[in-house]
Amino acid sequence: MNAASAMNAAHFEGRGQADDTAPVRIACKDLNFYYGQFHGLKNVNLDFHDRQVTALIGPSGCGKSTLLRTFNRIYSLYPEQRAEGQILLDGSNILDGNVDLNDLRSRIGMVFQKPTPFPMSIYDNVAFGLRLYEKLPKAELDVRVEESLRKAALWDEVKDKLKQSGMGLSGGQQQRLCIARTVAQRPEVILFDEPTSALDPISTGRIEELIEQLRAEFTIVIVTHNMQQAARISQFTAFMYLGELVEFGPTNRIFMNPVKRQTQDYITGRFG
Ligand SMILES: Nc1ncnc2c1ncn2[C@@H]1O[C@H](COP(=O)(O)OP(=O)(O)OP(=O)(O)O)[C@@H](O)[C@H]1O
Repeated sequence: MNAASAMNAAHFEGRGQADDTAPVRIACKDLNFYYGQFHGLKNVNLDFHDRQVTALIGPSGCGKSTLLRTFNRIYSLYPEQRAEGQILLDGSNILDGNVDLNDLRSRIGMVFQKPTPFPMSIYDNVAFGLRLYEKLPKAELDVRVEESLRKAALWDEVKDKLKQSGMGLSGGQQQRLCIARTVAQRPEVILFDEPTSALDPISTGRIEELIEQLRAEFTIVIVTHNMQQAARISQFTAFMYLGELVEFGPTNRIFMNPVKRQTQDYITGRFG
C-alpha cells in the first residue's frame, strides 16, 4: 500500500463495510433526465442497497442533485423537466403517471443543503407532516415527536423548549430538526443534498455520526462535494461526470482502487 492509499485507508476505519447482498431498495434503469432540451442524466443504471449509505460524488454540474431529485419527483413541479426510463422503489416504477406524490414523498424523505425549519415551534415542526397525513391522537403524536427528535440526536437539547421557535436554534440544530421532521414520516429512504455544506466542523461531525446511526433503519443517499465526507460515511460511492454514471462500487474500492481514469483524476484532485 502506498502513502496515498494508507491515508485513504485511514478514512475507512470505524465505518461498516459495503453489503452488496443487502436488498436493492431503489433501482435506476436506463434513467434519462431532461431540462427542456438539455440532457441532464444519460442512461443511468444504478442500484441503492437497503440500510447502506450511498454517496453521489463528482464535479460541479455533473448531475448529482438532478439524480437525487428524480427519486422524490420534485421536478414534477416544472413542466419542462422530464425523466425517462425507470426508477424502481421496492420493484414499482415511481415514474409512472399514477404514482401518488404525497405517498412517494413520505416514503422518500429529503434533507436540503440549507436547514429549512418552518416558522413554528420545534414541536410543530416535527408534528407538521404527522398532523397532515396521520391524524394521530395527541398522546401518540407526543410519542412520535419525541421518538423522531431522539433519532435525530436533538431530544436532549430541546426537550425543555419544545414550544419555542425552530428558527431560534443554531444552524446545526436546525438541520437536525429538519432530519427529525423527515424521520417522523417513517420513510424508507432519506435523501441528503449536501446536508453539511452550510455547517461548522463540529455540527458537521454530529450530522455525520447521525447519518451512521440512521443507517440502521433507513436507506440513505447523500450528495456531497466533500470527498473525505463521502469516504467517512458511505458504504457505496457513485462517481458521476457530465450526466453519466462513470463508476460505482464499495466506497473503499472506489477511493483506493478506482478503475476509470476520470474517477482517479477526480479523487486525486486533478480536476473538478
Ligand atoms: N433548472 C435547470 N434548468 C436547466 N438546467 C439545469 C437546471 N438545473 C440544473 N441544470 C443543469 O443540469 C446539470 C446538472 O446540474 P446538477 O445541479 O444536478 O449538478 P450537480 O452535480 O448537483 O452540481 P453541484 O455540485 O454544483 O450542485 C448542470 O449542467 C446544470 O446547469
